[in-house]
Amino acid sequence: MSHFIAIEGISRRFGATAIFENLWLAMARGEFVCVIGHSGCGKTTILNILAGLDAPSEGTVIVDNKAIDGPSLDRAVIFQGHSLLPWRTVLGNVAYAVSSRHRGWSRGEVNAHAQKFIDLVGLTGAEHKRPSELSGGMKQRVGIARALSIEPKIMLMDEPFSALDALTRGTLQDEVRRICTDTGQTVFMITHDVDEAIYLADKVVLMTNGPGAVLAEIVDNPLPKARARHDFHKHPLYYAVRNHILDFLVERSRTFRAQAGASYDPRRVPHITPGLPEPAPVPDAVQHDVVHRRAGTATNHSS
Ligand SMILES: Nc1ncnc2c1ncn2[C@@H]1O[C@H](COP(=O)(O)OP(=O)(O)OP(=O)(O)O)[C@@H](O)[C@H]1O
Repeated sequence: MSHFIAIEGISRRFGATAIFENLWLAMARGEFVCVIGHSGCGKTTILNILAGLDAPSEGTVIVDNKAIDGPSLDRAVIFQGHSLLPWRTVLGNVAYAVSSRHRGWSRGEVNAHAQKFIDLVGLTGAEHKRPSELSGGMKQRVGIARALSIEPKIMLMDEPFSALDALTRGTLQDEVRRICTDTGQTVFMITHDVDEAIYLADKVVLMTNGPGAVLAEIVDNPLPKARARHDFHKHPLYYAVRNHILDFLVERSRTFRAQAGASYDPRRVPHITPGLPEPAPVPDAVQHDVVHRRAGTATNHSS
């Protein structure tokens, strides 16, 4: 089965130090994946490789059946800082991105398209303001509108909400979730916020500590796709998922490699659904494919 995004055996070394090694990860089109791991394990480096801004020391990344060999408008990046052009208005910033995507469009066509995405992120009325006149949350909305306006195949987000106050963060999470769900956007997002990951992600990828970081587990989020901020924490499996991720961050991100030992296969990272009851006994023939874990059930898949 071919995947929309296939990270195939990538490593990244700086000098003699391997930040991470032999990472394999597959993502389906329309999937929202969050990556969690301690500072320095290489999350931003992976995102930069997906963006085409950095290259792996080994391995390759395939997107839509094509190996990444540099930046592309098919992959939009939203950083923590908004990096807007300060001399341009909101409309000017978004229109600049639109015109780089659609070089043949008239100014009217470009502005109409840009306006659609300004409206989508709730900035109607602020089109003619410059970045210095905007709050942090509004600037981040412009960054999101700009990224969405080029209609990328993938959105890459590096802690996009971490610099915002809690209220603005919640509102923007809601909007990004709504937009990505409605448009079937494929998203790869880095976060340090466990609740944010559980609220937004279909899958949460857990990375061990660097250097020499690896992908330890993929947590399949058991919460329904149609979840709401006000009650997602009341889902019966919410605490199992949350505790599993926290337990990983506190303890297992450090010890995982030594404990997993030779049984760790980077090409078959275990999928975990914390809190699900133990499965029925598995016939011997497929027993090797199933791993039982304390916090739930882990099944080895290649995706
Ligand atoms: N250009 C570079 N030259 C040397 N070392 C680098 C370079 N870029 C990143 N590193 C190192 O690689 C490691 C991983 O960095 P990276 O920013 O990818 O981690 P991260 O998991 O995103 O961290 P954080 O959560 O703090 O953002 C760090 O130790 C960093 O110092």
